[in-house]
Amino acid sequence: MLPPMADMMTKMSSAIGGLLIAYAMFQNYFPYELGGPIKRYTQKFISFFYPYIEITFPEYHGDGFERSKAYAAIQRYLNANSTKHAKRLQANVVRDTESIVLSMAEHEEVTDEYEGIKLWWASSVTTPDRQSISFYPREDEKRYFKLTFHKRYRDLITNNYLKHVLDQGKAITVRERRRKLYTNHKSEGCESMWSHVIFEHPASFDTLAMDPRKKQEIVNDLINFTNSKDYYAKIGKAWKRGYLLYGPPGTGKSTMIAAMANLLKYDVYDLELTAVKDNTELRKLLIDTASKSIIVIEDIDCSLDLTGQREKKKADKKEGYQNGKKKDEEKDQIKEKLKELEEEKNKTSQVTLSGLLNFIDGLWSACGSERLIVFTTNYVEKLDPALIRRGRMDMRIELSYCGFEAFKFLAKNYLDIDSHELFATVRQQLEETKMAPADVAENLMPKSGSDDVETCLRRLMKALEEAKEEERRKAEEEEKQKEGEEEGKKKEMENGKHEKLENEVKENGEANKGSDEGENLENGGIENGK
Ligand SMILES: Nc1ncnc2c1ncn2[C@@H]1O[C@H](COP(=O)(O)OP(=O)(O)OP(=O)(O)O)[C@@H](O)[C@H]1O
Ligand SMILES: [Mg+2]
Repeated sequence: MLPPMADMMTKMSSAIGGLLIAYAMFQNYFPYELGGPIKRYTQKFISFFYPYIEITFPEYHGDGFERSKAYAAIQRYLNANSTKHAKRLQANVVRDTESIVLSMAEHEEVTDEYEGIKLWWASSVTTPDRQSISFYPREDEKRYFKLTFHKRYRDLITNNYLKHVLDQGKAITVRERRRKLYTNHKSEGCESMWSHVIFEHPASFDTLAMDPRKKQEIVNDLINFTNSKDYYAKIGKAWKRGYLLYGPPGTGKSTMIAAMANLLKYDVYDLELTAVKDNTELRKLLIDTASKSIIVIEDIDCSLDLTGQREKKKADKKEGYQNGKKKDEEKDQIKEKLKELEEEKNKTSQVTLSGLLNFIDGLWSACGSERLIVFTTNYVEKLDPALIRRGRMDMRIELSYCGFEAFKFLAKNYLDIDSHELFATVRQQLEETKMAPADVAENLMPKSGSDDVETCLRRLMKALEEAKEEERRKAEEEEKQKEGEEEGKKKEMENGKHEKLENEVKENGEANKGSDEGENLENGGIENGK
């Protein structure tokens, strides 16, 4: 497979060198030590006429522990590009899957072409000469790839071709890698706090029902982010981006995260804040995440009482600034504080808002790169403004109830229809009733083989009708409750007024009495003093 000339020269070189050494040693003309220099000089002599350059890429670095990234990238590149031409292949089963990947067998050679230039790749392995007994017979073997090309292309190959191979290899690795869904658990000892399963969510932006313009905007934003490594470096910002997804339950927040991960081929770290002991543990978890990943904190409003903690502190501060507090009020405050501390102690998670803010954009957040941080919530108004300010959450995306556009999208997806005579009624119903896309999708899905398009649409219409009825009933109940509350307030106010009046009368009476007594005392005092 090697160029005939190169092949011949290589063989000649080893043959001549080998012969000379063997002859010399056999004849005992030269001492054994001269074998090495002879070999070296023969190689020099041959290389003078040899027009090819060889570069080797060993599998492990010098210390033998760290696998070379270049070797791995070349392997991917060659598997994808050159194995079609190789005659001897090696089959490997990929971990976590049943799929088989073919790669070049040992001592196999393949050719590659770059800008019209022919190159030769060979996969080789050297086994040590020494006889040793090892439990792991293959551990001493050293694998490497050897690239051979004509020396006149030296610059082009070393400057451009090798970069091309490494880039392609890395891109294939990212494309083919099995992505992972991580979740954190309570730490025990020094083991990693993340455990993972293979991430196999089928969601994509193509199947996500939402306003097409808004969807395109999000997709563009994500793609722009992945291509902005240099830009982030230029402006001196860590290469990460925050998204806040908010909206009622079942509107596609979690689905959108899965679609984001599938679009960018990122891993997902689903961070369960309530399982994180404290801020230090939160930082450890952050350091333990890889690049090209999405860190997700779902239902941020429920995860921790982050908002409450801050609100309470603010209220305490405000109270603290006010002077002239009555003693028993202070006592109440102390009692409350003690209760709070007790509650805090009992709480499993001690993560604070400032800890979380540091997690998002503190100094530590810059270790690792190309990361998205996504928060989801059903109640955006409950969140502390500090948590969602621009810069922390760069993009806020509202996912809301199903509109007609989203319905049409779901109908196409679930029933494969673009229009139907019942669409007009559905449109009107959707305008009058709030229904999450999850419920619309559930109703559109055929429940049995006999369900045709009309059955599914009518089921949705019935569900919408029921939802409308439910909404009306709830509104009525709320109205009644409101009326009841207002009535109660009115009564309370009247009672309060009454009580106040009574108190005032009482206080006035006592004051009058007091002032009479005071006057008497004063008079008496003057008298005594006299
Ligand atoms: N916009 C949408 N487009 C397509 N399918 C959707 C959409 N919204 C919801 N669904 C479907 O509804 C189901 C529930 O959606 P999802 O879990 O994403 O909702 P969510 O907003 O995360 O809800 P929650 O606030 O309760 O976590 C999903 O299985 C998905 O198939
Ligand atoms: Mg969700």
